[in-house]
Amino acid sequence: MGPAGSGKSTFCSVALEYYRNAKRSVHLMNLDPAAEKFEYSPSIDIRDLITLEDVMEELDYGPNGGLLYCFEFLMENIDWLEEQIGEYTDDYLIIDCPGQIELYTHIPIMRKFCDILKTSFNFNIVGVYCLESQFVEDVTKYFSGVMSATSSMFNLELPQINVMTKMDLIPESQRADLENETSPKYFMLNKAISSLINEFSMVSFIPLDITDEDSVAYVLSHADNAIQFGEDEEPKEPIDDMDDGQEE
Ligand SMILES: Nc1nc2c(ncn2[C@@H]2O[C@H](COP(=O)(O)OP(=O)(O)OP(=O)(O)O)[C@@H](O)[C@H]2O)c(=O)[nH]1
Repeated sequence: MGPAGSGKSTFCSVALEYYRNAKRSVHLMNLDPAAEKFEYSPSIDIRDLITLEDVMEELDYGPNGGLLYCFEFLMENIDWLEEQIGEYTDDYLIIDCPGQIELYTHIPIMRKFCDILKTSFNFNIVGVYCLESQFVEDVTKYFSGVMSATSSMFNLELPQINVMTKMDLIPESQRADLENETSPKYFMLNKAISSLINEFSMVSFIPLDITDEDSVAYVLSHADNAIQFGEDEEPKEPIDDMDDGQEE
């Protein structure tokens, strides 16, 4: 789940490839009646039952009303769903959902769909909510993204993982900001530093909120792990040939 363009389909293809490589029996299901193309063709596709384009054309609906119509149509054609899913009830299904977040946050339709998966097919479900990392840079967007993820958790009552997508773009967008602040003679250096951070994951941060005991404990548990890891290592020999006699 997640807003339009947040990286849902990309995440689904990456997850599909990962599970396939791990020799899991896994299938992709497309639940977006307006989807255009996929890196992997889905094993189950709502577009085989109904497409948004047809609904908009034949019933003269707009995109949001049309999408709701498609989902109501799906609910009225549960036998189609049963037939499609029937083959895969012992497998993993990755379900790529539409980008209209009201389906998860306001309208009970996705909840109904999940209930059917649970009760009729005995699936265990986990929700993955994708939020673009660019949202972090704009506090109003960040708040609205977090509120949507939260209301989807409340509404669907599923175990939910919230994923911040497109993290690789953060250094690039920061570089663009940096270039507004620095003279052009530093542009090459900015680029080199941002690709160093990006490509080698040189540095990562653990979030700390000192007003939250759990957060403090979490940071300290990382510190403990690091100490223990250090203790397990053999003591390092001093590297003599690095010593060229100069004072550091
Ligand atoms: N750089 C980068 N681009 C990404 C990443 N994930 C997705 N994208 C790009 O972001 C765009 C949107 O990604 P999609 O996976 O189609 O997003 P979506 O949420 O499925 O979009 P809708 O189906 O329109 O709701 C595409 O151009 C992707 O290539 C990522 O981790 N890094």
